[in-house]
Amino acid sequence: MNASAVVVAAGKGIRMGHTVNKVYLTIAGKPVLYYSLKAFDEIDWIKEIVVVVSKEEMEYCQENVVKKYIFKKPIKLVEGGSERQYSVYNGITNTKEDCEIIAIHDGARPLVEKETVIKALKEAYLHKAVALGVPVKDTIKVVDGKNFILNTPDRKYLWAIQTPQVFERNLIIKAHQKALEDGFLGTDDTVLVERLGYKVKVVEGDYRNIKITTPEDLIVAEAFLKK
Ligand SMILES: Nc1ccn([C@@H]2O[C@H](COP(=O)(O)OP(=O)(O)OP(=O)(O)O)[C@@H](O)[C@H]2O)c(=O)n1
Ligand SMILES: C[C@](O)(CO)[C@H](O)COP(=O)(O)O
Repeated sequence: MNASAVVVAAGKGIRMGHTVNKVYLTIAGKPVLYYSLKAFDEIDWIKEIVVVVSKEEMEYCQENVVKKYIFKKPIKLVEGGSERQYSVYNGITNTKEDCEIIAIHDGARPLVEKETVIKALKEAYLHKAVALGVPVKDTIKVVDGKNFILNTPDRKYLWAIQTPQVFERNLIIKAHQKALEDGFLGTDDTVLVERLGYKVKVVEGDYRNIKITTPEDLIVAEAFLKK
């Protein structure tokens, strides 16, 4: 398999409330982004890693992540956009044209494991579009604008979606271009493929693959890493 990884790290980390972008905060002495790249770096099928960073942080990332740690794969830094979706688009269009499969991952998900990524890559080869996810543990309610419950979806059909999300290269580029044309902004990449009428397979991931979003997530991530 000839695959590329696109890791998006160009956010602002506003919910973290820190002056430094959360992907450069450290867990057990190393930046969050280092861990998010590591699983991909260890997989033979992945031939390159494209990291999407903000223009202002390009040099910082190069010095403090790419050069500082040893990666086996070529790492290319490209500029991000004002929304995650635009950052992803810049990443996927900067992958090598001969790659068949692209794995898109949040730089803010440092606990993803190599075996889980391999499982997603294999499924993407079969189904063209997959997302990692885990069954939700809570009961989910749909509420109105005043917080009154409208309905309670059956939990057995509800999954919390994570990254990586893995796609055939041509399909995900087409899906992003269509979303751009339509002015559609989604909160993940599979929704753009769903809009094209394709079936997306959810592959069971791991509850530990959390997204570092608010300060307590760093404590949880460090505890998982120490295990
Ligand atoms: N314009 C953006 C926004 C987000 N991301 C990346 O997308 C991932 C998931 O986004 P999120 O957790 O929302 O990160 P931030 O946008 O940084 O966080 P916040 O919404 O709290 O500002 C992160 O790795 C983030 O760096 C990105 O590359 N470009
Ligand atoms: C793509 C994603 O990680 C799926 O869970 C998530 O939607 C991105 O996070 P955001 O907070 O919506 O940017």
